[in-house]
Amino acid sequence: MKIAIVGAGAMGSRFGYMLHKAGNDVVLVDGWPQHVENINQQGLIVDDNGVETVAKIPAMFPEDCHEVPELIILFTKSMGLKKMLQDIQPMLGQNTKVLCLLNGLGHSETLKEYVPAENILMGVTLWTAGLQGPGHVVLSGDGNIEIQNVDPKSQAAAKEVCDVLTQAGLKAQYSENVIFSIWRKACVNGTLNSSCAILDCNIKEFGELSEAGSLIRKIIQEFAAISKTDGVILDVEEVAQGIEAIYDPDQAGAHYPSMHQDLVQNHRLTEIDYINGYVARKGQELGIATPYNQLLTTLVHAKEELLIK
Ligand SMILES: NC(=O)C1=CN([C@@H]2O[C@H](COP(=O)(O)OP(=O)(O)OC[C@H]3O[C@@H](n4cnc5c(N)ncnc54)[C@H](OP(=O)(O)O)[C@@H]3O)[C@@H](O)[C@H]2O)C=CC1
Ligand SMILES: CC(C)(CO)C(=O)C(=O)O
Repeated sequence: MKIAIVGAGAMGSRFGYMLHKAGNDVVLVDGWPQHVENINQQGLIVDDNGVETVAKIPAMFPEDCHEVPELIILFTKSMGLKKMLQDIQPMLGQNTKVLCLLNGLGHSETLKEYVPAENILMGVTLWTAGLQGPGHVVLSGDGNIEIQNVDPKSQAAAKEVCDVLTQAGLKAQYSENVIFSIWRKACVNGTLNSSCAILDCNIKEFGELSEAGSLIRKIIQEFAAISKTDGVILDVEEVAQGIEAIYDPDQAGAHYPSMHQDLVQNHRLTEIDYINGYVARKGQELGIATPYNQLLTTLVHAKEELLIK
């Protein structure tokens, strides 16, 4: 399949590499000059669970990419999604499917402004990745993907995309209720990403804290109160136990969540306003108390102020 990975940072590089290795025609589209230059000059360097390989995948800036792929996989950061969708308009053919796998809440509304509903596929992933530097991605652990079409007419297309991803080892499943999955994944990020970024630890270290169990349940309760107003019923205990299962280093335990990578490792702005900040904002609008999410949002913004000069 002809696939453009749009936003080819850590996760985009993982997906691009695995899809390229499986024989798909992949291009990496990104706005970071040093990253694009390194990939084109030396190839994408991949540390694949301790084994280093080099993948020769073309990389381009959004404004230079005019070919129309069959599938676009979006992996920008939440803050960059709108601008990227504006920049890639020439790549959107009549039948180009656009799959959004970003963490966070509210993205399908943004996509609908730029992509016809019948071409939008929404999803979530538990794969992880990190960048060692521009053009150098580090892969570890296991993962999976859930995908669903926004328009009921496009179910066959969503299932075809699941097959292509699964053939590349990315373990994609068709979801009958992706909005539920997006909320459930937002709970993973709302507990682990902000906490690990504030505490400067990885997922396993966080899970070993004596207060971890009680803290994640308090945060999830607030997510559940807001998701209910969106028609999504979350079982707090089920979600909490799902999060506790990924403390295992064979799952995501050794991983520093993407918010830790952004803030602590790279001194970059975070996606907090699309995760805990989204819940805190909706809580304020709807008159629902969300003190834990409000505090986490405030602390992450405070740490942004301290670390980003
Ligand atoms: N990393 C992970 O393990 C996981 C991440 N996710 C989600 O996937 C999405 C993409 O995340 P992720 O791949 O981690 O994002 P990255 O930060 O690795 O890449 C996103 C974009 O940020 C820019 N960028 C990244 N690092 C630098 C840098 N040092 N200097 C300049 N620009 C940089 C690049 O584009 P540009 O310059 O154009 O902004 C890049 O495309 C997010 O929504 C994230 O929450 C989901 C599951 C796991
Ligand atoms: C791996 C995981 C689930 C950690 O919260 C993630 O989505 C991230 O790093 O952003």
